[in-house]
Amino acid sequence: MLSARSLTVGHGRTALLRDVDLDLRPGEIVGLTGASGCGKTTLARCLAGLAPPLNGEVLLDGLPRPKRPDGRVTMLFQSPRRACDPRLTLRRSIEICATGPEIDWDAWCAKADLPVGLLDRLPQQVSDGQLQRAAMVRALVGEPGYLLCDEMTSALDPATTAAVVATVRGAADDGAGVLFVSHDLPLVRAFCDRVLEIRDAGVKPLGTPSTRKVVSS
Ligand SMILES: Nc1ncnc2c1ncn2[C@@H]1O[C@H](COP(=O)(O)OP(=O)(O)OP(=O)(O)O)[C@@H](O)[C@H]1O
Repeated sequence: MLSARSLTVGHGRTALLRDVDLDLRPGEIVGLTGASGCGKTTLARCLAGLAPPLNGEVLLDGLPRPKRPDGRVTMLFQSPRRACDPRLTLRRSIEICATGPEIDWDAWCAKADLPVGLLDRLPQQVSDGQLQRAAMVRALVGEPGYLLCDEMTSALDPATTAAVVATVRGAADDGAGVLFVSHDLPLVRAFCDRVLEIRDAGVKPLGTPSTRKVVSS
């Protein structure tokens, strides 16, 4: 379980969120929504180990998570171009993140709805949506325990969003805990097992979709 305990996050001396307690369990998808600028990305980055907390701690299976990011918690960003090395083909970018010796390219590409023929292109030779799907494969071949998705569908068309969301659901079904940050409330309500909202500098339950199991935060 990935947990925040009395976590305060922000920038410099400015706290955005205070005393956040949050549990992300294996196999569940938790939506996180809130007004622009309220601190969703800042919180996700802290949970991923990409930024230190101002106070409190992040625990991984009950133990303080390593100070440096490791493969157990992976973050996917709104813009995959920022996270991709422009000198590497999609195939190479994915290969260097894989945990196993062999990658079943056909299976992964089918899972992410990514044409196999694009694998030997550079990032600048594919569209944003195609690159986002490749970024997702790259994150998942590392078999992370937790996947933190930050607005990863906001620049995608409905069909690509559906493909991405299905792949994320597949990762959760395989046991990953997913934090899905998004402004798209209908999508988050339909897709997530529970939804949290940033309000009054804290993280609160937004409500639980009736078709999903009830899990407390
Ligand atoms: N590196 C930084 N240094 C100082 N302030 C920052 C930094 N990054 C973000 N901020 C500020 O922190 C606040 C929260 O930013 P953050 O990106 O976490 O919000 P968000 O909820 O993800 O917003 P959005 O929904 O618009 O993506 C904003 O006011 C932003 O300007």
